[in-house]
Amino acid sequence: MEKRLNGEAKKEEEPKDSICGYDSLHLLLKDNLNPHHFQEVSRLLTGLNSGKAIETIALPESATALSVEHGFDLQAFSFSADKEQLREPRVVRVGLIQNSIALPTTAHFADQKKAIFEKLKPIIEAAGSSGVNILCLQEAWMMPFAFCTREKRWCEFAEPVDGESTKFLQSFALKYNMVIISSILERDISHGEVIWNTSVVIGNHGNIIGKHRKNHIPRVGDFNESTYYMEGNTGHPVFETVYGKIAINICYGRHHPLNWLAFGLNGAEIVFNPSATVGELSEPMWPIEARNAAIANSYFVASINRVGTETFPNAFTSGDGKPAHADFGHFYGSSYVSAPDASCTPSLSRYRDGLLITDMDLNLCRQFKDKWGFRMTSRYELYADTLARYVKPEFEPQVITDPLLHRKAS
Ligand SMILES: NC(=O)NCCC(=O)O
Repeated sequence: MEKRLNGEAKKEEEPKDSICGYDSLHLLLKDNLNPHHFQEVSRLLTGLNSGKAIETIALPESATALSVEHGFDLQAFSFSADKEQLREPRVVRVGLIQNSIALPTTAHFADQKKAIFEKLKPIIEAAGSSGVNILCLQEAWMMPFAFCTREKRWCEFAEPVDGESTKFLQSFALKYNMVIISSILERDISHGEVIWNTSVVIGNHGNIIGKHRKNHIPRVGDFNESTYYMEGNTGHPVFETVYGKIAINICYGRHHPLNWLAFGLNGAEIVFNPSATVGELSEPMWPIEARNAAIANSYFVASINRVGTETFPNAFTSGDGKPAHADFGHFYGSSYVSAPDASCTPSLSRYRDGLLITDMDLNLCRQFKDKWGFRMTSRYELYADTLARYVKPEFEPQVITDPLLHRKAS
């Protein structure tokens, strides 16, 4: 199932943002370390689940055939939990899809959207035929990530919650008895056509369970998203589905520990992080933040990032004095899943579309709450008090100054 680019052979044509021609860090290490060193490095890098390396799982032939025919990365893993006496295992199969756009950004908008739908069909089919229970797509999967441009014409991609992207996915939800999380640019028709960055949660009966709107909007690099939509007004909802309690922390929200915390306080067992982010800006953060959130909140985190480089018709600047440019940089994919026990899956490809399938026993969440007691030892009342004071204009930081601070050394 693993696919790799051959490091040596690809050297000459290495992409700008490459890791030496390898599809992922995992494959680079696997190819260049002896098996024992690789095992030890993996133990430290990706942790152990129930005392052993995370296991791969076999998928139906129909799914692997689709991945070969359509050239998408397909990987599958399983997290286990200890056997309990009073509860049965609660194993949920989660699928994450990362994809590049399908047509140049200069194509007619309707064609661009339709081409993404067509491109995703076989990947969703592979997920469905593999028995995926909950499927999550990347942030704003139904459009190019045009927010770098500040041009308002891209607002045309926005849709109501029950618009064409939701309708497209509802049929798969029904066909495969799947919950689907679909992150779109939303146009709120009943509130004056206001635009939001929204995840729609489609139930396994094809129904719309609800929506969540992105809480934190980036103002960094070329991520000029505040030009397009407002800070979300839906709080931190947890959606209780037939497969477990799920929540969505959209992209830049992953830099905000309190955002992760609030989903945990509301009882989430899996938090999805549909994202769109580029290498130069955030790649060193990517393997850390979601994993930390999974550990700190005793839940699973499923991280999805888009793939590829999207070039726009008109150049834009980054407000940093450097030359204008027409692309955002490389969206590095690398979708992965983190568990409450600090283990994680290897990442999908940095370059190709992909489907990551992960079985997770949700009993692991409570087992780690019982083991580490992070909720019990959290002292929330201390922080509630600090925060309540901090948000007041008259707040003064609690600083104790050394009375000898300004005395010269003798
Ligand atoms: N889409 C989005 O919020 N991107 C911001 C960049 C980042 O958080 O890495």
